[in-house]
Amino acid sequence: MPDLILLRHGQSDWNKQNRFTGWTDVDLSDAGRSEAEEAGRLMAAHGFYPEICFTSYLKRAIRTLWIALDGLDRMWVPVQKHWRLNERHYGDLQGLNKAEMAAKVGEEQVHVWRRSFDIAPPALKPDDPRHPDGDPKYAALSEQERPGTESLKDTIDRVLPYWHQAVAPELKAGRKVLISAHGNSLRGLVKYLDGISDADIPGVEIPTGTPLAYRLDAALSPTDKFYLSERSPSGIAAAK
Ligand SMILES: O=C(O)[C@H](O)COP(=O)(O)O
Repeated sequence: MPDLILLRHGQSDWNKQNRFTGWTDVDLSDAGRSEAEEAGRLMAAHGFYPEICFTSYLKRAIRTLWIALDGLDRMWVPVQKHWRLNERHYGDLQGLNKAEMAAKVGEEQVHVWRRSFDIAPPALKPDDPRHPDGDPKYAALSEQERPGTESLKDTIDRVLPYWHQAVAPELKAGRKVLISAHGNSLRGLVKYLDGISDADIPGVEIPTGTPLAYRLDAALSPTDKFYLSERSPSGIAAAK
């Protein structure tokens, strides 16, 4: 039985359109909703019933969590939302089509923006309507906390304090935890949990809507890791 499940949101409308999304608050596509339903079914089949859930401030992750929890008949489970679990901020690329950008600036440059560890895309100016400064979701954040762009390293630097402060204590208390978040905030967590090097993290991809399970020891080091879809449920699923 997993202790922790990391769930990247289901396909969003902008995933479908192949657009850089980042902190843009785009909803799930119909396929993304189906992926979230399947994620709930898989968790039930494996007997994984979360006792506390964490998600970002972005509706594609929140809705994925709602749909999965509905499938588990666990909509009552406590949910903590935090901006620190948001997708990596994609700066001035947000809204642009990834293939069109590759045709314009080259595949290599787009790969650097998407997968390099510490290179951030061009930053948004604070008066840009896409900048978090103008978004009420982020009104309580300090100016330094509201990014105009982020590298994966920047993303990890704001995700990990939340992991240590909010998530780790729940796992240490023995509670089953589900985190519904984003490709790059979850790549950051996976890098930390699995001790993946800066050089190797560009090769790590996390698919949408596919629950990634961890078993953890008392120090929260992984003892097992697998996608639920890749392993058949062992024994009888735990009673609801
Ligand atoms: O923000 C985005 O565009 C996606 O959620 C993640 O995109 P990536 O795979 O290009 O990092």
